[in-house]
Amino acid sequence: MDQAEKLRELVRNKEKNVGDKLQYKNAKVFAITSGKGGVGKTSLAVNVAAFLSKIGKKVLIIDADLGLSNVEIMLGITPNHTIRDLIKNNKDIKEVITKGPFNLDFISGGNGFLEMAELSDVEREEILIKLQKLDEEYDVILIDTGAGISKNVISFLMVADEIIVITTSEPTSITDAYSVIKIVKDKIEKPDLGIIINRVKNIIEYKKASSLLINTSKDFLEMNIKNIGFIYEDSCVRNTIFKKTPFVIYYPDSQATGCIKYIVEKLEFNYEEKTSGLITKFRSWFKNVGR
Ligand SMILES: Nc1ncnc2c1ncn2[C@@H]1O[C@H](COP(=O)(O)OP(=O)(O)OP(=O)(O)O)[C@@H](O)[C@H]1O
Repeated sequence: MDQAEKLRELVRNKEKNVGDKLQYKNAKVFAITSGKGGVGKTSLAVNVAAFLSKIGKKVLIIDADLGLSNVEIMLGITPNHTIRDLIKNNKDIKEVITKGPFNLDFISGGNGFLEMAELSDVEREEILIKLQKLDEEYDVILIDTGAGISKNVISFLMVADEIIVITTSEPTSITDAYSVIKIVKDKIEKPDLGIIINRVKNIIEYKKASSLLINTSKDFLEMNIKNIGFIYEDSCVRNTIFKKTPFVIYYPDSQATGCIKYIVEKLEFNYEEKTSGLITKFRSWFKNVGR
């Protein structure tokens, strides 16, 4: 079965226990998702991408928040094409890549098109199959999904090697993150899942949020969820929009940049040897955090 056929089967199959995960030969594919909107998915994607690019990796960001794309705003560039052109104008995937600043490539999800939020299964499948062509071109592909749960979001999660759920320390943001995790568990066989808590004011708040996340459900501890880290509440993050530059580049010594560096290490991207033993699963993490 070739890659496209395997992907078709995977995407069509909505039930657990059937699809094995798509294996990429080259690129490591991360999908960044959340329960609530506005919790920091795009800030994370753009800055992790910029950090990886700075250390010499070939990185692509896919803005899969279809119809509400923000990556171009953070990078201060107008894309010539968007994901919409893949399906509405039958463009090839390579034609819709925008060469951004800081050696970053991205694909815009387009802005202001309701039809992008209402794609048919066939259109969605077409996008995912076309994305396969990029496997050889990049070391890392970061997919910035929309918030919440929709068919669009689930499709992109299905083709990721690892799913990163980002939440703030707000209780409702945490319970929504947990709902997303539950749905992912339901739809995807043995997903690789990691959590990031964003906009943390101090370590005490981080520990409280972690405990709440773990206490949200008894079966949480049974899940193999990686604690990837946290990001401080930091005005540098907001300034990304005004400076049109990722904060890891504009503010290399900021607290938030330190957090991104740590997160990149935890993502194990070509850091396997350096970080082996560092990866914390929630179970052991919880012991340290305490109830
Ligand atoms: N750690 C942080 N400190 C300060 N501000 C932050 C932090 N993280 C995100 N923000 C701010 O929160 C807002 C939303 O962030 P962002 O656009 O990255 O979220 P999102 O999850 O991608 O949103 P959407 O769901 O709308 O796509 C932005 O103004 C951003 O600057």
